[in-house]
Amino acid sequence: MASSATACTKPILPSAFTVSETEKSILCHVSFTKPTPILQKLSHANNRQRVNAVKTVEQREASCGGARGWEEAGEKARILVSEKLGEAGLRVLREFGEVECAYELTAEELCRKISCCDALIVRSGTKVTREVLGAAKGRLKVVGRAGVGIDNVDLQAATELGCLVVNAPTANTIAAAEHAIALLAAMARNVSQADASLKAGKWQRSKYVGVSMVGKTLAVMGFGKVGSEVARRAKGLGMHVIAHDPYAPADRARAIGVDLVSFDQAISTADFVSLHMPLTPTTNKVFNDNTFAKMKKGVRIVNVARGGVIDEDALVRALDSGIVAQAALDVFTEEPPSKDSKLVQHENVTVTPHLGASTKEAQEGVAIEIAEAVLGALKGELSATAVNAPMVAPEVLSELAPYVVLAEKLGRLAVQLVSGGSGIKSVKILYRSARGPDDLDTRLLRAMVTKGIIEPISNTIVNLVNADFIAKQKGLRISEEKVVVDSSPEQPVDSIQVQISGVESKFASAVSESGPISIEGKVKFGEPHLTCVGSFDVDVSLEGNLILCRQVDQPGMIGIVGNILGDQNVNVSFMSVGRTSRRKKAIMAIGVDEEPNTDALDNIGAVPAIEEFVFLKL
Ligand SMILES: NC(=O)C1=CN([C@@H]2O[C@H](COP(=O)(O)OP(=O)(O)OC[C@H]3O[C@@H](n4cnc5c(N)ncnc54)[C@H](O)[C@@H]3O)[C@@H](O)[C@H]2O)C=CC1
Ligand SMILES: O=C(O)C(=O)COP(=O)(O)O
Repeated sequence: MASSATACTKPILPSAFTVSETEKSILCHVSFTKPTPILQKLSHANNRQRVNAVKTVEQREASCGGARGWEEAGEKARILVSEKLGEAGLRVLREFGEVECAYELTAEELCRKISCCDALIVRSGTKVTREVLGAAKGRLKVVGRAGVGIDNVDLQAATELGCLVVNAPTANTIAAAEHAIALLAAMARNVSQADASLKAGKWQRSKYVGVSMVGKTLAVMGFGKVGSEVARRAKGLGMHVIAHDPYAPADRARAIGVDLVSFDQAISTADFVSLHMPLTPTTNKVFNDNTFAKMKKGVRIVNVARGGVIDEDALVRALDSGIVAQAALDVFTEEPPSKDSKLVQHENVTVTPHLGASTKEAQEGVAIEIAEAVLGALKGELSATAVNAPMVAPEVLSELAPYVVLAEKLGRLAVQLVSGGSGIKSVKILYRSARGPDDLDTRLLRAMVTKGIIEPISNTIVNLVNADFIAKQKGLRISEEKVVVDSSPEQPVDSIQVQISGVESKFASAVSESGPISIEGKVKFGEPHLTCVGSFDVDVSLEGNLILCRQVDQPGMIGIVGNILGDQNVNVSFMSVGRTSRRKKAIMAIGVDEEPNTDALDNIGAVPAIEEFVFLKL
């Protein structure tokens, strides 16, 4: 067996094997990875370096950046709140972390501050762009949107960078619905125009004759939380309510006495149209010259959703031509809109400065909702309001916790069995379980296998948020198969097998008869165990480091290897032998607490009966 040295600061490969750059990266990386709680691994960037204590804010900002975090630095989590947040939420945050409220930051200021922050809390006024997320350089773990609409956060960039985005989707629903109704009524009765006129000393009763709402048709566009509350209230005002929402269940609409109709039907029959859909690429400027042309002449429009769903120039044209009699707008494409905006200045337009969520009650509720979501994320919990990560029910999460550890360790082991230089393209994860495929949520497990495979061979931080994206980006096809087996239904999973195909292994025995590198593990007594390597059954607890040897099955092998390790003061934590048949080939799996030095590994390699071996870090 040939010998070589690694360029790692810690020697960790047996001298028997040549070391590729990939392998060096695996081993250097692995040796610096600090164990973190399971769930923190899921949602946190892995911070690998310690940061020195710094004194002033300026010094700290200058020294921040890189994937450094509060846990590694022994500091409190740093939470930047960039827009006004209710006091109750701030109190919750302050109990946990160091909170900085800095409002009206420029993009540059935000980019500078963000590199020192573990969490950022925004409302609708802060643009969380790719630049901002990138400037965090891996430290930012969570963006909390204190409200519903997340169109001001670049979700794609956040996902790519493994940054969790959470929102507060429920606390401002009623406030927004009430504001829509307020605008509807104010518009119908010219309240704001009449108010301004009277304050200007005029008494114009005939000019401000309004229209009644009772008996009129209201089209609610977007029948979600706010839309359905608006519908409920409008029904109370005696309006006939119809709604358009391609994704809303008809029975929910029926329960409120609302007919779900097509887009065209909604806009062509309505006297009033109230917008409650999110701003997405599909809804962007969905109200434009074409759609206004289909509306009933004299229609009245309320927008408490997002300015961007309306082509504002087209709305001005529709107002001028009389197609739209009046509009009441809380939201604008650009906020604040320019002072000379024709739309804002239009005499038939009533405006408010994005006040939909601005009631005391809603703001306190939103602040608490987002504070709890952000703290949960910082603590490594999966959030029920995650926008860019799968939501996993707490009971599923606790049940899967030991399997999550197993999945990552199997991924980490499997990748170390691949010969350096051969790119990994195809990974298959096979779950054996007593439960039917639909009863087993494997998203977490897949993410952890992905993390285990990718992190050791790249600088990319992988977590539940970005696992699928990163795998795709690296050209890694991860397929899954769930096989129902006769095992305890109490256990969500009986075993997990990770197969890597189309690559060579540096430990030939790890290649199964069917071709791929294959290792399998189980959870036993709550701990992850390796139970199969290639075609060999083993049974070792997955902790510390592992030496796998293939040898001729003969007496004394355990003693020989044990003595070599003992001579170098390396403690063997467990040992297991699996064999194909008696006195033929056997695999010895040896768990070691310490890292054997090169001499120890050389000596193992020199034992004549040992045909191949590999040292693996878990
Ligand atoms: N002005 C303000 O202060 C506030 C504004 N909002 C805005 O209101 C929007 C709705 O909020 P929620 O009701 O809480 O959200 P939601 O997610 O409960 O409801 C949105 C509904 O829009 C539907 N939708 C999606 N695409 C659609 C399309 N192309 N056409 C019709 N419907 C479509 C969805 O299926 C969903 O039912 C938010 O996205 C936010 O932008 C929300 C709160 C306060
Ligand atoms: O929750 C939403 O979507 C809102 O539009 C509320 O925005 P705000 O938090 O008041 O800036």
